[in-house]
Amino acid sequence: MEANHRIARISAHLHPTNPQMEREQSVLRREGCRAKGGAPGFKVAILGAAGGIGQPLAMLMKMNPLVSVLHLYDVVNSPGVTADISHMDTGAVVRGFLGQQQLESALTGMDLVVIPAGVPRKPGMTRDDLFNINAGIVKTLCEGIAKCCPNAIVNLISNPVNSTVPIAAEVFKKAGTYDPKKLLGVTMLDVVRANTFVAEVLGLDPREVDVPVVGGHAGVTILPLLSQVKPPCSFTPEETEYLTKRIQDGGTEVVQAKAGTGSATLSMAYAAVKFADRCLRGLRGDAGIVECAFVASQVTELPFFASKVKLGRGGAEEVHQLGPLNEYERAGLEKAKKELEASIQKGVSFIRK
Ligand SMILES: NC(=O)C1=CN([C@@H]2O[C@H](COP(=O)(O)OP(=O)(O)OC[C@H]3O[C@@H](n4cnc5c(N)ncnc54)[C@H](O)[C@@H]3O)[C@@H](O)[C@H]2O)C=CC1
Ligand SMILES: O=C([O-])CC(=O)C(=O)O
Repeated sequence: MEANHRIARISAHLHPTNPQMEREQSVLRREGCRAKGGAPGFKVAILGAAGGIGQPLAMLMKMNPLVSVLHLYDVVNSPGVTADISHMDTGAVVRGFLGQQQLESALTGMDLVVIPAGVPRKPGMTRDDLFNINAGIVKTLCEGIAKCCPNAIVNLISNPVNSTVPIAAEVFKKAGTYDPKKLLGVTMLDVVRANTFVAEVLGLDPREVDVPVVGGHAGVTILPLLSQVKPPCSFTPEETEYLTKRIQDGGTEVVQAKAGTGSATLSMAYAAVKFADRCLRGLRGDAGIVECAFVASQVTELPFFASKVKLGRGGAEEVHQLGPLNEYERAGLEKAKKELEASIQKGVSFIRK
């Protein structure tokens, strides 16, 4: 008898003749379901979730067992992405938020906010050419974070990272919520690329390779430390030149291959989830979590710099020194610092002006 009722209900749900009838006939609706979420885990928001990076990033975050709640925010298309991702049978509860008026709801209570919102490059552009549009987007989103989840860890992906991280810091300072340990510019894709390209040259599995990449996230500011590769190895001058250039130009390689349709999205989503997962493990209190990120730093005379950081309950709890550099890397560091200084200043001035 009960089974007949259930079939009648399902049939009404599958073959509604009109929405009114559907409402009357389908006894069990989503609001009536028993699941309310609340499994142990972290609450994560993605801002720019409907974009080229945002969509695969949302999918991969939904697969992460450390995530209990996933908020997907964008100014377009987030309802569709949310409906789609929410059907995946993994633990995280997914909610969608559309447009500026829903930003605060998207952010309230979040432990980690990942930001891939903003325009990508087209061939012939530098990352700095994105500044005029993306600076304002990052400013608005960070004002929301300062108001609604000031203690959240922020993973900032939007370019130019060398300027958007200083922008975010200035917004948080203005709001009185700035915790330098909790603001991390995502440079993980540089490390992911470096591991891949170095593994190719050495004939190793990329999963066995660890290349520190320091400095920043644009052109010569991307400084792979090939003298510190693990497992220990050595390179000829030609290999060093080839690898350094390929890692620095990795983004441009993808922009050119995509021929006007955007920049790295899939490898970036992979890198962002890898990095976010490490941040969540740190938040959980796991020991020994160390990754490269662009953070407030005293490693050089610049106020921000990418290097290895120890991730813990408080975010980037320790910023590691660069370690011994060879002559090639020392020359690269000088070039990187010169460009970085200008990019950082540009970000700071955007808010202080
Ligand atoms: N840090 C890194 O290593 C990398 C950074 N990027 C950067 O990530 C950013 C996003 O790239 P894609 O996803 O390919 O671009 P996309 O254009 O495909 O997606 C961007 C998304 O941001 C959304 N958006 C725009 N304004 C917004 C706002 N005010 N609030 C919320 N969302 C907003 C758009 O609606 C769109 O869905 C670009 O700035 C790109 O340069 C890209 C690859 C690597
Ligand atoms: O190159 C770009 O514009 C996107 C990016 O940051 C990367 O792929 O590293």
